[in-house]
Amino acid sequence: MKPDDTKRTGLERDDMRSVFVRHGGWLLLTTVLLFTTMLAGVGLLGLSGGFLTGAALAGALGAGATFNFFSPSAGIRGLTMMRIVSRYLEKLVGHDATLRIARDLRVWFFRRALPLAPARLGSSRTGELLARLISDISDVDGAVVRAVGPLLALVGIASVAVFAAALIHWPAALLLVVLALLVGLGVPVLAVRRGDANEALRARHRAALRTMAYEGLEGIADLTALHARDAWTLQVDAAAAQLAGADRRRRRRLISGNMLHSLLSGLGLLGMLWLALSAFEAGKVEAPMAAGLVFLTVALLEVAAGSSLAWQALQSARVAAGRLQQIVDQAPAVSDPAHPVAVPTPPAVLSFEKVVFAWPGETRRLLDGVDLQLAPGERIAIRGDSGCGKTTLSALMLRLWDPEQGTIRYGGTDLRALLQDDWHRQIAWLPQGAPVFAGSIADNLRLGGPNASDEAMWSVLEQVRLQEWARQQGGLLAWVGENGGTMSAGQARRLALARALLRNAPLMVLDEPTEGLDVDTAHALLIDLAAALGNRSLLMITHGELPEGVVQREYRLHRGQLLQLG
Ligand SMILES: Nc1ncnc2c1ncn2[C@@H]1O[C@H](COP(=O)(O)OP(=O)(O)OP(=O)(O)O)[C@@H](O)[C@H]1O
Repeated sequence: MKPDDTKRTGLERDDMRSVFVRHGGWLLLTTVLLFTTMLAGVGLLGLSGGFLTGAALAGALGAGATFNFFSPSAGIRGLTMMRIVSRYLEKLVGHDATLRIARDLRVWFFRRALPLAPARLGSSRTGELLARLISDISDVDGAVVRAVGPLLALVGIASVAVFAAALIHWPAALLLVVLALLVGLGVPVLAVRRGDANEALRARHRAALRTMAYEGLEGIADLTALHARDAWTLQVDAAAAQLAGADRRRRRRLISGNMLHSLLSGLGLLGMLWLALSAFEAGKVEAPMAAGLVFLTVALLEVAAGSSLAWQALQSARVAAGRLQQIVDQAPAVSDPAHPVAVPTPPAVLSFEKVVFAWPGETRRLLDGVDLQLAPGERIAIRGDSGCGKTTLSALMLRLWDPEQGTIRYGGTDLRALLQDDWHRQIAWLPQGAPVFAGSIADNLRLGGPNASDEAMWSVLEQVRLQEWARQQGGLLAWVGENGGTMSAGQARRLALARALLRNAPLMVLDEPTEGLDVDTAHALLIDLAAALGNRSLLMITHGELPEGVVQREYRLHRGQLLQLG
């Protein structure tokens, strides 16, 4: 099933748990292998202890000839092999399952988070999102293999050990129950108690450090020019120190838990020694069995030593899962209708009808009863003071947000009745600050037209007057660097415009298409653009002067109202 099918059919739940359920078989196998490895270890120590004691006693009593060496030594060899093989398989299967879960969790997070962009994700810093995508997911992906699996296996081992001890001497079984509860549950729970707050703090510090490092690298040129690099480095150091502090507190908890574990283990072992000796002296238990009880206790305590780490891993996973859930649980700013209708067949009229809009939490109405009609093939420009709401108007047209009042229609159909994906296919959008992606010229252009031929790409490059530059770079496969690092601002803008032009959509929304260009190039480009658009409609946001004939009408957005100019 493709990822999107899940959403469409609704047959499968699309939550974090479903990712683990999908790999349930492998996780179960890992837990069984963990259990087998532990069981082999405990059995090995118990059996060898009993065997050595029995052999020593047989020697001392001169009964060496009748002592059965063969069965226990075969058992020891068997258990040794079993432990080696199951540990190898456990690592193999466990790592494989963890990597698959990490992959699926990232895909799940992307799938759930992407519909929130840009409206909801816009308020999260990129570094913060990266921290969640990488660090939090790596805390969650091993939740079963590092935490739940070992703890379940430990419960299994403790049960088997208690059962075996009960067969030999029931008070010893009782002591094992108490010990298992103390070292497997009591101590680790005490160690992680009230650790949630530190885990949450640690995750926040980790995200802060990543954000600072990311933003520092992104803005290194500005920081250098402003002589602000040292100050920035100091801030990064402070963030790193805070993270190290939280890490230290986490380690200290673990060490305290381990110390308590060792103390209780010593006491428990002494108790078992006393119980076993008393039972032997009272003739209730034979010497090898008494020794077996002591070694069984040693083995169980050794296995339980990892429980604090497992509990801590569980705690980290829980906190990290909460952070991921926090992002994906946000309600999208706009959602698809339960019963969508088909997009009216273009060409059709786009109309704003008494549209009112204020940003959430703001009282100022940026759009206060906007009426606008854009007929097929019509080209209009919208002007206005900086911050008056021009880009906001285009965001509503793209249905990144819905109007508070009023309606936007296409061919008479309210945009809210359409599927967002269907509607976006009707629009080619050039936003302010459109990015140039790391890749070749062709890679960037194909984002606008995935199946575009080389000819089509050269043709749009010519329209935006980048043909010559592209040839000088070596053609469509020339690398443009991250964020268009090898291009001037004007060239980057034109490449983004070419990408929008390649998109064969009936509506074009261009926000400051000629930003960064000299007046002559900008005018020539706009004239070519108008000719190239054919029967496509254009809504252009601009501050600059437009040559005659580029648009048929111009508006000014002022105090929430659209006023026609000229
Ligand atoms: N996502 C957002 N959340 C809250 N407020 C926003 C958001 N985007 C824009 N604004 C606010 O809305 C107002 C209008 O912004 P908008 O980008 O629409 O202006 P504009 O007319 O396009 O400006 P410019 O010509 O400078 O690009 C500004 O005050 C801005 O702070």
